[in-house]
Amino acid sequence: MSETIRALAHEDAAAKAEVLIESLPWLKKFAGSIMVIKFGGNAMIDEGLLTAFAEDVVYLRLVGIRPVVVHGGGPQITDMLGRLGIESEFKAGYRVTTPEAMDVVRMVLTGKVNPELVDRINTHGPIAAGTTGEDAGLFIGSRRPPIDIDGESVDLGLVGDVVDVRAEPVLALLDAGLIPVVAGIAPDRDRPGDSLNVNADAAAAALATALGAEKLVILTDVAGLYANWPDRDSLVSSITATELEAMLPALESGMIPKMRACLDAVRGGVPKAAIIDGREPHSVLLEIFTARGIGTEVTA
Ligand SMILES: Nc1ncnc2c1ncn2[C@@H]1O[C@H](COP(=O)(O)OP(=O)(O)O)[C@@H](O)[C@H]1O
Ligand SMILES: CC(=O)N[C@@H](CCC(=O)OP(=O)(O)O)C(=O)O
Repeated sequence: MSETIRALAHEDAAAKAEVLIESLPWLKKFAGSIMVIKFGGNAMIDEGLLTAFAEDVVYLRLVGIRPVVVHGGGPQITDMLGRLGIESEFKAGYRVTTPEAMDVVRMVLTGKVNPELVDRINTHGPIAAGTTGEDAGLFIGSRRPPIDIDGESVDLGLVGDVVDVRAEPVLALLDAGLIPVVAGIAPDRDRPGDSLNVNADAAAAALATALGAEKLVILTDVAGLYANWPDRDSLVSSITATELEAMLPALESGMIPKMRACLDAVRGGVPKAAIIDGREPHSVLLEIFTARGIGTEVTA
């Protein structure tokens, strides 16, 4: 080996060691703590991102953190509804959910998206277990009353909010050393036998709060929250709950449930919530194990 090659190899090894050692304070800080990670349906469409996400949660679990995955599946639901000739309509970031659409939401989330994510994680060993808000009474849902959009009352149909969480089933999976993978569907407390479509960001926030999670991490398809959307120079790296609350009424579409979820989690006692770019492979590891973090961080 020439001197130059040897010097380069040495530099490369030193840089790798530096990356590894940068994670040490976070490994100490987060050992044993619960992190709720929301994985959106958009990121699942890309094979490479799905594989990288599975690697990240397995990594977290193997270094002693207790990850809980809550997944969405909006694009997959829209695709299946389209194949059945049913059009999708969103209002204020929520799907207007008819009883017919609800059947499809449940079928796609629990019958397709959830097992696919579980399978992907389990390529690393038998460590992921799929569940839904309907299993073992995990969630109790309540139908969302009509919302006000520009002075007009809009009924979202079978869209629900999680009003209570029985965390025991997820804690039991964690105690068994497993990674719970949760689909956000909730039984309707007022109509036994009916299920409600819960936005996955909101489901993740409710679960993070009930579990006393150390962090809620929400992956999305932008770099984070932009103060003046779509001005790309207005990315917010850190925001307090009070500042976010003031900003919420001006937000648009998909960012509404996401930022509402962060606010609810932080107000519910979760120390930090982060919105990160799920288009970047291994964004979860970068967020948790680097000093800078990435995306937008919401603090109390
Ligand atoms: N202020 C904002 N900052 C960032 N993104 C915003 C903002 N307002 C609206 N958006 C839109 O919200 C989208 C994210 O919401 P959504 O598509 O529902 O995400 P996901 O599929 O990850 O749940 C972004 O791709 C962007 O188009
Ligand atoms: C009420 C509501 O809008 N529910 C969402 C649930 C899935 C979801 O949240 O998926 P993403 O995270 O991939 O957007 C929906 O029906 O699309």
